[in-house]
Amino acid sequence: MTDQISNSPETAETPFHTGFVAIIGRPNVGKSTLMNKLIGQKVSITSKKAQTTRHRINGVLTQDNTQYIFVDTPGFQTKHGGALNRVLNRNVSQALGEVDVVVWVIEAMKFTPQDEAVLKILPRETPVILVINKVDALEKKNDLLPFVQKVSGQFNFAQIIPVSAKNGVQTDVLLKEIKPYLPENPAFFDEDDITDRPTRFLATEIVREKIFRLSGDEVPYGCTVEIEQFQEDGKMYRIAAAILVERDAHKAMLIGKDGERLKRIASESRVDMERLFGCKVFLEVWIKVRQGWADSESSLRKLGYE
Ligand SMILES: Nc1nc2c(ncn2[C@@H]2O[C@H](COP(=O)(O)OP(=O)(O)OP(=O)(O)O)[C@@H](O)[C@H]2O)c(=O)[nH]1
Repeated sequence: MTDQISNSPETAETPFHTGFVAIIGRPNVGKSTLMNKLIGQKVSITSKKAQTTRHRINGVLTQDNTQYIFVDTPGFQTKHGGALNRVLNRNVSQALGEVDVVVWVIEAMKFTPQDEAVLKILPRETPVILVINKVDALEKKNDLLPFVQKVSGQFNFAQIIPVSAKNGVQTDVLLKEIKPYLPENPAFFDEDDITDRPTRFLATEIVREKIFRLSGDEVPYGCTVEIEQFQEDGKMYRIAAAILVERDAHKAMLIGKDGERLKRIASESRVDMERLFGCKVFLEVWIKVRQGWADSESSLRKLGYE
């Protein structure tokens, strides 16, 4: 395993952003074509879907200090329009509220009853970017503007971007527009990794990120996180994470005055995990002093640093 936490002290000046993007829309508007264009070869992640409860990770793109994690949302995975209408309900709306940005794809000059159905379940609290696809197929380019004006009145869109997914026209603009909505987070996936990392690993990354963020310059050298328990218990995850440090002084520093710092590390980690995994998380975090662990070969192996 490579050490790839992104907001380590060396890179603290250039914050990294990682977040979840749902591409939605009725069948045949070009969602898959768009995603293929956006993430290129990396789309092969689809062969091994990461398990989060509500979303499946479809593809990951890492560029310019940003990691875009594209997810499938239940209700938009079907090729059958009838089924789409049946499943468009409040659950879908809720699931959409859990990503950082929703990209809604429609087709230029077409606004069908199925598009209307999607419009009705757009989340209110999450930014929605409207993508008008297939502009290359327009017979009269002048028709586009009145169409854009008409749809723009339907919802408070964060942006409206005409694209041709097939020809890759304006797809880079779309990425630029998504970027500001992704929160400051370390990368959840290795840059060149096209397969997903286990949920467990994501859990360690979240705790590590909180340690770095809440310890500022004091962050103890050689501190690492080990997940000691990761259990699904009904609809919740029970997770126990140990922070390994080298000295008692480091332990005291991470615990903080009256245990405040450790409490914050744990509670902020839990909130992020619940958001990422889409379910309740019971999280215990404690600190262990493991003198000289960094020199011990078996410890290193156990922690995946080989
Ligand atoms: N002319 C044109 N055709 C496009 C464009 N993007 C997609 N298409 C075509 O539209 C059709 C549907 O594209 P998909 O990417 O499969 O659409 P989808 O929304 O993923 O469809 P479902 O999987 O059914 O939900 C395909 O024949 C694509 O080649 C575009 O920008 N221009």
